[in-house]
Amino acid sequence: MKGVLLVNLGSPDSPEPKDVKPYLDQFLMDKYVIDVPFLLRALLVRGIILRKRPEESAHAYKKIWWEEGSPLIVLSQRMHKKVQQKTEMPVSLAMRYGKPSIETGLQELADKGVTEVLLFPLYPQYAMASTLTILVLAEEIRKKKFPQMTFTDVPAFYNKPDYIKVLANSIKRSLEGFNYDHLLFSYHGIPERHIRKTDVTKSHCKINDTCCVTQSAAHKFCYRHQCYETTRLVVEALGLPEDKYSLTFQSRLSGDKWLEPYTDIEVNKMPANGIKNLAVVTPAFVSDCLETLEEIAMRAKEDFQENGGKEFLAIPCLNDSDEWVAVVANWINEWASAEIPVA
Ligand SMILES: C=CC1=C(C)c2cc3[nH]c(cc4nc(cc5[nH]c(cc1n2)c(C)c5CCC(=O)O)C(CCC(=O)O)=C4C)c(C)c3C=C
Ligand SMILES: [Fe+2]
Ligand SMILES: [Fe+2]
Repeated sequence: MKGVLLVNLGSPDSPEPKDVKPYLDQFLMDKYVIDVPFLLRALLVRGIILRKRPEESAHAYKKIWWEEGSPLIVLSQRMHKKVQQKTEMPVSLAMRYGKPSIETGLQELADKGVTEVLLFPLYPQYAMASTLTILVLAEEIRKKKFPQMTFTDVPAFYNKPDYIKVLANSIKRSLEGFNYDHLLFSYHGIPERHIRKTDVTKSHCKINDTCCVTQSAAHKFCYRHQCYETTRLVVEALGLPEDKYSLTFQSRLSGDKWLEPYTDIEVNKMPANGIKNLAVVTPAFVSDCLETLEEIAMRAKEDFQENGGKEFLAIPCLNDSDEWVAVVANWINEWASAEIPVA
């Protein structure tokens, strides 16, 4: 029997430092996130980052936490429930870090007799720190605990026409009645090194003005190219002029060189460059989370206004909107009936 495992990033159990610390430990000790040898990673994460960050992150989580729990988890659960209503197959929800784990999700499916699993990372753009780490961990668990199962992976959907249509429609609806000067596409950042590591050609990704817009086999796994493409396609769908939008990368951790330009730095400069009313969309996330609700809707807004900006609109993610749920359910049902991968 066929079934589906939707997988998102995950959140701590609560916004208290005692729960944020183990969550950050699991997250940052992932070799696909902080991709240095184990001893160096342990020194960096456990010796340096985890000394102060759990307190700071807990403070940020407290600002966005809902009565029902973490927004990312609650919104993923709502979306999961609606998707389940639109398909006959069992659909489970899991998180890469925290709960419910991927193992729990696979066990749920196994208990219902599922042997063919559609593994669905809930990330529009491919990155080793998001998509790949899910696929690798799921495969490890499958081999150890569920050898009878087979997996089909849902590839990054950054350019799929139905996804672009839903995203463009949702932006359009949010912008109604908002007299904006500029629309900023802010994507979660990653270290530049990750782009080079996932370059299958080992020579294409120069991280310059041309590589991501020059045809290459590298693009199947190039996060930067995929962010550019999502933006280009949405801009085309909305008919936005060149001077009305830009693309930046947010949420960097100190240390490495991360993808540029940086959201916070660009947002701070905008009011001086005549942008008084700003809308921000965050298409690397399908569910609102700490990075959209605190970093963008609170901190970026505050910084923008302190630097002379006026109106600031944080556009919600697709979350559990009916249009988005219909697209996800449709991809799942196509896979169920077609006998071929959805790629
Ligand atoms: C688009 C998907 C994501 C990628 C790629 C990604 C890379 C990445 N993230 C960190 C470090 C942190 N990210 C944190 C939160 C966070 N990250 C994503 C998504 C991607 N991360 C989401 C959806 C969230 C929000 C989770 C939530 O509970 O709402 C955090 C935790 C919060 C904090 O302390 O800031 C960290 C840390 C790295 C290092 C990285 C790539 C190398
Ligand atoms: Fe992150
Ligand atoms: Fe590239």
